[in-house]
Amino acid sequence: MLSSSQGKLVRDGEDRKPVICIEGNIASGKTTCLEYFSKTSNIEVLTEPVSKWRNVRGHNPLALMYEDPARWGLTLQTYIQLTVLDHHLSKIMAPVRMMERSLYSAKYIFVENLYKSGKMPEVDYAVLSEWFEWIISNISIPVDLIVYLQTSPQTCFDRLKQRCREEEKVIPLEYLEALHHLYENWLINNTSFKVPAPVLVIPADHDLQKMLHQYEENREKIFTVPRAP
Ligand SMILES: Nc1ncnc2c1ncn2[C@@H]1O[C@H](COP(=O)(O)OP(=O)(O)O)[C@@H](O)[C@H]1O
Ligand SMILES: Nc1ccn([C@H]2C[C@H](O)[C@@H](COP(=O)(O)O)O2)c(=O)n1
Repeated sequence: MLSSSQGKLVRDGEDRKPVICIEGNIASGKTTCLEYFSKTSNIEVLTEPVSKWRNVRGHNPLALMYEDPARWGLTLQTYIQLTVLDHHLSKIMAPVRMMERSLYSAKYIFVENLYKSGKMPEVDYAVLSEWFEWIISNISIPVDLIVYLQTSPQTCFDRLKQRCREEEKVIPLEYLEALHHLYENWLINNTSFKVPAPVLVIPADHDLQKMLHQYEENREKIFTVPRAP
């Protein structure tokens, strides 16, 4: 249930708890990172609902989008916007929530990339943008910290091949490069869109053992994040 506070809809219920979003390119290691922290007590982890994006009432909008982005980009991104909004608004069951990506990166990275690369018609981009603007103007979507797993596109390309998700076999390196530049301009160079929370950058090209070590080193910084007002 939503109620109104200071002109915005907010989720009813318990006190605001810290929300940490893990951001990064496709196959940068977000799920692996969340899996690691999920073993910590008092933390709730929400991974992206990719299984929903691969099966909505028997349809696979993720596969359709990769097959024909101009036709299906709007369909996929509309559904992603809905499912991610649902995550943001769901009741937080532990003292801290960590979640994979956010409503913000869905728009600022993926929708933007489809449009800028000429694969999304202007009218589809306009409709998604209107939806996004309405949501962030009218609903409180609190994020207290963004953890950015910073990788090279080549690392993601190698990991993507290793993960071997059927729909993603068609992804070329150039696609990951375009997403990388959008992420860097948003979270590092601050030259594109407003960043909704402080950013902690973790270099993420390293092997798994070194990554787990870095997660431990950053644990304190991550979990003592002050709540945004
Ligand atoms: N540091 C790492 N070194 C090598 N492979 C990794 C590392 N982190 C994750 N992987 C592997 O790379 C693939 C993508 O990782 P994943 O966590 O699913 O990425 P994301 O959730 O960001 O898409 C998986 O096969 C995973 O096992
Ligand atoms: N707004 C989004 C979010 C994700 N995707 C795609 C990219 C991947 O193929 C897949 C899952 O991403 P991952 O968690 O592996 O980084 O969903 C998209 O197209 N739009």
